[in-house]
Amino acid sequence: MLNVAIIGCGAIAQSVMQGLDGRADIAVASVIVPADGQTAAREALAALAHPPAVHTALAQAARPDLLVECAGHGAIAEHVLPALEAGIACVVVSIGALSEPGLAERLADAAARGHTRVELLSGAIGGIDALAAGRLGGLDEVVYTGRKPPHAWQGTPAAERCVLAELTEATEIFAGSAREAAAAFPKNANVAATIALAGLGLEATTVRLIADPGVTDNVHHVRARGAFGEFELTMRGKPLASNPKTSSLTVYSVLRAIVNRAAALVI
Ligand SMILES: NC(=O)C1=CN([C@@H]2O[C@H](COP(=O)(O)OP(=O)(O)OC[C@H]3O[C@@H](n4cnc5c(N)ncnc54)[C@H](OP(=O)(O)O)[C@@H]3O)[C@@H](O)[C@H]2O)C=CC1
Ligand SMILES: O=C([O-])CC(=O)C(=O)O
Repeated sequence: MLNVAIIGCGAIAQSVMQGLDGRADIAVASVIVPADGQTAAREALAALAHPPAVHTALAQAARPDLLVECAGHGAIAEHVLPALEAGIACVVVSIGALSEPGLAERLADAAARGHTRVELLSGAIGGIDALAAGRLGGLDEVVYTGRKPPHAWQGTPAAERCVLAELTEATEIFAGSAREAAAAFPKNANVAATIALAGLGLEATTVRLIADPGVTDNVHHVRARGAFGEFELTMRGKPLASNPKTSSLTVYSVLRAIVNRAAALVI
């Protein structure tokens, strides 16, 4: 039985727990949320056949086989780094957090000291295997364009640049490096950071973000060129009803990582 703890109880975490509920080989024993989110989390989880315990931190004595971060940038320093130091394997979905200079190195150092490993999940984007393999031969250019409906950009700097609800045509709301994108759009540019970390790096990866009233899906487009050749990838991700910023594939990416951890043969 794989014993799992999950950080966060929002759109992704709740869908992941629904997907795992009742499995014989995997148990989600605890969920970690901010202190003022405990009551809401208990209510949200009450409908599960096996609701996990809700905590504000991993208990000293708790040793899950896997700690799964589905929370936000702040959760990495708060929960993931100490867990790695304590030897607990972690998977992370808030990849944009690694745009903070030095955080990737701190994660690697903590995992090395704990003799364990931290895995950055592919989340809403595909092709990360090809990009990371292509990097070994040398990449010349990687360009990422993220396109979402205007309402998915509410609460971001895009809302200061235009009246999102009144857009009638596709509007560029950001152009720059993956590092700048991930820092300015922590809930909308994890994919930009993922592509950058797998490929040309946070500075050299070119990012465009677009609010587009003509789409209903979260559309991710990647163009990569290097010694391996080139590829172009378009993903049209269905947003989660509970959070339009987040594509449902992110949930399946987390589920895959957990299920693979419990499986003898993985793909
Ligand atoms: N890699 C990828 O492709 C993608 C990554 N993401 C990222 O995944 C993360 C989760 O997304 P989603 O579920 O949609 O977001 P939600 O906002 O729906 O949920 C986030 C949850 O995490 C909790 N939380 C926030 N900070 C902390 C913390 N420091 N410790 C514990 N819990 C915390 C929140 O609690 P409360 O509500 O009480 O604050 C909430 O329960 C986000 O960082 C998002 O940007 C999303 C889409 C794609
Ligand atoms: O879920 C998505 O479509 C991607 C996303 O929000 C992100 O890159 O942060």
